[in-house]
Amino acid sequence: MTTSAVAVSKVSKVFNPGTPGQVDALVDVDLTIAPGEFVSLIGPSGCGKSTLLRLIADLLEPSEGAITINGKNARQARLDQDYGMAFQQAGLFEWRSVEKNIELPLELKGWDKNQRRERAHEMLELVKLPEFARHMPWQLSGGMQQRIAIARALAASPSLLLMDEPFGALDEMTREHMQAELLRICAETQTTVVFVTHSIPEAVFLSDRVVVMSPRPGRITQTIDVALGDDRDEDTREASGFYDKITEVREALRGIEQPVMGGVDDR
Ligand SMILES: Nc1ncnc2c1ncn2[C@@H]1O[C@H](COP(=O)(O)OP(=O)(O)OP(=O)(O)O)[C@@H](O)[C@H]1O
Repeated sequence: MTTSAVAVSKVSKVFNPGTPGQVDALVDVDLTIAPGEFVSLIGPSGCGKSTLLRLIADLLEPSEGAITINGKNARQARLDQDYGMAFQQAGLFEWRSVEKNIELPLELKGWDKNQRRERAHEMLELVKLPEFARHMPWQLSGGMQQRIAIARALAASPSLLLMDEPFGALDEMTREHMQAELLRICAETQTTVVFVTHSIPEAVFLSDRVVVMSPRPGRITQTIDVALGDDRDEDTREASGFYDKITEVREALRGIEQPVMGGVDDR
């Protein structure tokens, strides 16, 4: 039997337990992700998407339940740097050149200088920005910075990539381009991805499975298999199968109580 890439078992998360500020952020969440699978988490603001991602990354501890990454507990997986992370803000270090940003996780792993440089250049080829190695982050557009952040997240060849709205700050055209790039990179590297988004079309375009969550308390209400095929391209966005899946996800989200501020959009 193949070990799952991520196994979340009966996980609950309560913030500030026993105080007036108690928040039942997640209740009884079960989620198993196979190696190489691309899974998106979608749901209204406050339903616990980021909390679930942070629990998987061992940035938070579950109140109940257990999480394993490649069969290890989440703490060990973090120590072993089994995953890379990318967020809405690219989060590059302004005082480090592009190549030095990409080298950072390799430095932490103790790679020597030549190996690091060689790997950084391979990653720059992968994200199609080889000529920008010596540039500083502020000399790059938002989309280019985001590609560098993905290159950095993937530099140490983690088998798992955790992404929290990584394209949320990008314009629509750049965003669609980045989605296609991410799919290409993940296919080439066989990376498993857990991806948080507010966008239904983004979730449908990228994912093998879309996990729909509801707030108060946060739980998984439905999981939708997408399977648009490995040959997805820009034409896929105009195919009827794409619209059918968007409708399916939208209907799964319908009936979930929407907070006044924020929520899921159709972008
Ligand atoms: N450190 C914390 N302390 C207290 N409450 C928290 C903390 N982090 C998150 N929460 C609460 O937990 C709930 C889930 O938050 P979370 O950020 O996971 O939601 P989300 O689905 O990612 O939301 P959004 O889509 O708006 O980013 C919210 O009610 C939030 O206020």
